[in-house]
Amino acid sequence: MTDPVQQAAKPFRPLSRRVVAWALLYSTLVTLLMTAVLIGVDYHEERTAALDQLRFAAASYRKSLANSLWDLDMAAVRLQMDGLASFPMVGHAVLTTTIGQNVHAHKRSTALLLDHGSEHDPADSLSWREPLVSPFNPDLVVGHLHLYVDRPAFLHHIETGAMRILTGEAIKGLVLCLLIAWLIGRLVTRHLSHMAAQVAQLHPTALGQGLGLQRHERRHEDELDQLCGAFNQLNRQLAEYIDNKRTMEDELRQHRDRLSEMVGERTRSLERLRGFHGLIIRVLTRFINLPPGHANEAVDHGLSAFGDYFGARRCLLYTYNMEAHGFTVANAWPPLNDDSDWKGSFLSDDVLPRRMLADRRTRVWLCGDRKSNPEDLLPALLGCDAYTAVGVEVKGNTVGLLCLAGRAILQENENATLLELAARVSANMLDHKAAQMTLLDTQQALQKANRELHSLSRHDSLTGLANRRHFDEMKEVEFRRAIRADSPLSVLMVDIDEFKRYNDNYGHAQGDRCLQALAELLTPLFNRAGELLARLGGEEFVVLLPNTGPEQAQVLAERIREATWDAHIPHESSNVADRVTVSVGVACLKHGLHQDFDSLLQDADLALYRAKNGRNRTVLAE
Ligand SMILES: Nc1nc2c(ncn2[C@@H]2O[C@H](COP(=O)(O)OP(=O)(O)OP(=O)(O)O)[C@@H](O)[C@H]2O)c(=O)[nH]1
Repeated sequence: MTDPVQQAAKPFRPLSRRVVAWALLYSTLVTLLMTAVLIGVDYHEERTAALDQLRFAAASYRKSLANSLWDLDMAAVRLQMDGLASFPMVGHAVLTTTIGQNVHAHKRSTALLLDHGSEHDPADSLSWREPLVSPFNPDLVVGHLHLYVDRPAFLHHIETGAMRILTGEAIKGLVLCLLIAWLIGRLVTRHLSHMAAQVAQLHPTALGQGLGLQRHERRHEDELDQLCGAFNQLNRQLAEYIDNKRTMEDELRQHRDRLSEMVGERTRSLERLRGFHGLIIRVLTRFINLPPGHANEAVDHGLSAFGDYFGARRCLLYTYNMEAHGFTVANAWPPLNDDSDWKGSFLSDDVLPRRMLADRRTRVWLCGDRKSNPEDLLPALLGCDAYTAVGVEVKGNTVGLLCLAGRAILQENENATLLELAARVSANMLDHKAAQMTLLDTQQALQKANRELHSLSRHDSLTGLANRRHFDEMKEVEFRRAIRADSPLSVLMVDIDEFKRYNDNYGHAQGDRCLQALAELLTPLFNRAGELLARLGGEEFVVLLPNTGPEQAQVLAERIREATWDAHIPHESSNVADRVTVSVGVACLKHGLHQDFDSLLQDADLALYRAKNGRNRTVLAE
């Protein structure tokens, strides 16, 4: 294909010139052909006319020449032959007699030809042969007359005719060419040039202007009108196409801009969401392996994170209090203190929409500010100009409120989604907190039970004194300590006198009460650190006295005996006295002698045994 740019670079040549050139060539060829044909026709006609003239001349002299020959009048023959030669178209006349004589006559122009050696051919097509017969016998031929056309004259005729034809055809062709050139210039190329100039001024950005031809109004359309119409139609379609394209490009640009904005918004939103997720993870991570008693601290931390994130002045987590018909602050950021400038620690149905309390299954979303709704009491209660509160739901029930004081976040905006997420996390935090509280309660109950169990396992259920197990634990401890520290250690063995008789006399239950009374009596006597009063079983008591030497031990043993005596617990069946009495055996650690506590206890037991001899006595082991 030819490059249009290269085409445009070619030199300009008007279309009319090419048409005229081709028309001229064609006209010349046609003229030549026509001339040749016409010359041929002319030649034939001229030849026929020339032969007619030869025949006419021969006919005119045939009889007289035959008579002259018959008479052998050669002078007359010659004269007549000259006459024949003077005929317009006769160039050469030859008379041939039967006896072999020839008489020639010719014009001067023909003579020139003959002088140059040209011989007439008897069979020449431009000749006429006429036999001459005797005047008396028509069957007797006396000679032949040959007439030849005057060739120069004949050719001159032909030439003249040819020139006339050629000139006429040439003029006709030329005039036709000029006419065609003029018509093409006027009817076609002028308009084409005009159209080309108009098209050259067209631009894709200004296609509205169509093509117009500077022609008179006509009844019929021609190819130029069709070309103009087709171009204008193409122009309109192109303009529409470009308009549509521009509109589509504008729409596309708007879509692209909108898309880019949306992508930007989405990216920012995702960034915010990611940041918020990080925050939630940090908040919830604190609840993993949370030490007991730190749940409130973790919830407070969560609220401070939410408050910071949403730019609130304070962030509160309320829980629904069914008995009080309102919401009570469970956690707050910053922490509540007595001199807080707000009173919103409890939100009752006076300040909250009634539907919240009536139907706690409705999604709760409260948002307001002092300016837009002066009748709203919450801003004043919360000590701020604006607030947002979102219901904290558990299984579709509103169990609490997450309240941002100082920020009014619309339900539709992006923060609202995050705030609802925060509300869900708050529900989770409350859940964790409740679980930990339950766990803490359970732990405390368990500890208490353990303590009780521990106490039970180490105390006598009847008297509340330390039991044998406890005594056994402590005796070893104190014994090792005394050995280590080389310090004194004493043991008192206390036994109620005649207790069998007491039981028998007052009954076993009263015996128990007697044991309890004695325990109460003795307990205040041994409240120094390390001292231990225990009931070993039955009516037998033992006292462990660390850092106590024999004298002090004896004093204490005597105090037991005296205190019992002074208590006046009646014992009518006793052989010792009218009251309950006790015997006490005292043993003190002898370093190097006692290898274990049991040997010391054994000494105390022996001393008691000795004290029983007489009873109501105290005896120190030897
Ligand atoms: N009520 C009551 N009696 C007990 C309890 N444990 C042991 N006894 C009684 O205490 C009595 C102890 O008697 P004995 O060891 O024979 O000694 P006693 O009668 O006190 O005589 P002496 O010790 O020799 O003065 C027995 O009758 C036991 O049944 C108890 O927990 N409650």
